[in-house]
Amino acid sequence: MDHYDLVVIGSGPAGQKAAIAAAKLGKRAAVVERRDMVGGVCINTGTIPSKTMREAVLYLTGLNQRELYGQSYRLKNEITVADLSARTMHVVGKEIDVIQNQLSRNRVNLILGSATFVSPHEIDVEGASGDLKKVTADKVVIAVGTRPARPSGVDFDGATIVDSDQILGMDHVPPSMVVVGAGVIGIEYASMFAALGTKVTVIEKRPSMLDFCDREIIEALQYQLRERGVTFRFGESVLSVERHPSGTLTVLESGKKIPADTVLYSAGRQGVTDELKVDAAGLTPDSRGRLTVDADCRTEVGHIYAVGDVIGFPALAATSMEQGRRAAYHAFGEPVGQTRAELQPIGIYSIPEISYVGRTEDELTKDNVPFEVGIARYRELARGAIMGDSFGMLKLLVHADRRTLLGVHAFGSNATELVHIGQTVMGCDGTVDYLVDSVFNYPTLAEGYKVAALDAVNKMRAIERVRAEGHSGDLDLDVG
Ligand SMILES: Cc1cc2nc3c(=O)[nH]c(=O)nc-3n(C[C@H](O)[C@H](O)[C@H](O)COP(=O)(O)OP(=O)(O)OC[C@H]3O[C@@H](n4cnc5c(N)ncnc54)[C@H](O)[C@@H]3O)c2cc1C
Ligand SMILES: NC(=O)c1ccc[n+]([C@@H]2O[C@H](COP(=O)([O-])OP(=O)(O)OC[C@H]3O[C@@H](n4cnc5c(N)ncnc54)[C@H](O)[C@@H]3O)[C@@H](O)[C@H]2O)c1
Repeated sequence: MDHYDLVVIGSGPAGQKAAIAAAKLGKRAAVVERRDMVGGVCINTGTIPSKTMREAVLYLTGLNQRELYGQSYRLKNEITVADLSARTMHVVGKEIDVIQNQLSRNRVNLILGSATFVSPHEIDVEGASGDLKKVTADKVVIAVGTRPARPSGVDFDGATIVDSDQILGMDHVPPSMVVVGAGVIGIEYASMFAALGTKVTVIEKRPSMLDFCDREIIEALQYQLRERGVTFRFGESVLSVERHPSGTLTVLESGKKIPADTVLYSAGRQGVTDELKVDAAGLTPDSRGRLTVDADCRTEVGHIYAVGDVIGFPALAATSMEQGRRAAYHAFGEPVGQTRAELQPIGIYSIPEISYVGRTEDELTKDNVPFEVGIARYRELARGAIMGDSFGMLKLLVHADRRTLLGVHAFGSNATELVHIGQTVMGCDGTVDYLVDSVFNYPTLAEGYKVAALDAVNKMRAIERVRAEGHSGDLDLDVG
């Protein structure tokens, strides 16, 4: 039986960073992974393949060049699954290699097999051929992630009715597709398939989509997707999905039936704690397989931590990595700085992409926080014209009295990169005046920060002027 300072279960972003952080502190660490490949959902079926496919779609369809070269511009007319998967496999292979190398050069032991708890400090690892290895550890980090939620009434076959783990294995680009669930996964794939020319219908039981984002930006995204032939059915729930020889029929509770070649079911994910026998460690997952942790990612069993998607919101690769690092530092008494949850950025790789940090207009209004809005439209930025992006925008929400940034919302090319300038200014409690007085490279999209800041400041000055004129008017009246 091997003994470790730390055993991490799961080699996704959360597990990798926990193990490497422990190794950097001089601890003996191991990662248990049940797949034959490291990297988790992030590298193998989720983030990296979907983001690489998106790049391939944008490149091959020539979508982002059409403003410049005409609406018929395409790099390739018949785009096949092979065209898309070639790039995906290349990037996934490279990323797996990077992770394996990082683990081995940090002397993290990779144990392939499925982990189950025997007791709070003891773990069995069953290899693919049934061989059993026993390990013990002073500290344990659970980073087992999630799998797509699969309702019992839907017969997933991996070809015509698929979840987000299966979609990359489809053998053709379907002419039509129903996407169930307008969450981040549903909207990202709806964007990609619509760009490929698939006729997409999105079904969402809520009255709107992505309602945590800025409303104006979601309206702009919906407009762009409708322009590409996407139909939205909000406030509709799926009753069943039927598979027929000539295609699928998605039956809604309202009685509507929607025919399509393929159905993508992307209606949430479920923690994979069931096979881990967490009860043997003294833990109880919730109904969606998730574990509860404190601010240091510690479960109710003191030496066991849980990180990444298995602890629920926000369930991002970005946050998972940070939780892994923090858990390992906490486990071995290493000081770790404060996280500022309000500075957590969100990036949605729809086409066009969305990103934001901080608060939305609706949230600020609800809380009676006085704010001003400054907007820069890409069509008025030289870089926007050069890139052929006329619809993008950058929106700053500025505190009306303190002049600090309360939120940054970006839509269009490079939005997910651009947001980090605003995040940094917010992190340093910078004001809109800092942006007004800064000089940005020209021509860049970053220049949008200055344009939007000037817009906000001009509006604030207009209010001041009305106020000042109002006062002098009052004075006149008094004197008279
Ligand atoms: C389609 C899609 C797109 C996404 N896009 C983005 C994005 O653009 N940006 C972003 O930040 N996030 C994105 N995400 C979310 C991101 O992928 C996850 O937040 C991240 O992968 C979670 O990391 P994790 O380490 O918690 O778990 P995972 O990546 O799920 O890894 C868990 C690992 O644990 C292993 N495991 C499970 N049980 C056991 C066991 N009993 N024994 C041994 N090993 C076990 C699994 O095999 C797996 O390898 C996306 C997700 C999906 C599905
Ligand atoms: N860019 C990114 O950061 C990124 C990309 C993809 C995924 N992710 C992560 O993956 C996680 C899972 O994403 P998701 O989109 O699967 O889940 P989700 O829970 O965010 O969205 C699922 C949507 O499906 C709807 N829905 C559920 N059942 C339905 C039904 N029967 N009929 C119609 N609609 C139904 C829900 O109302 C919800 O809006 C998210 O938490 C997200 O953080 C992140």
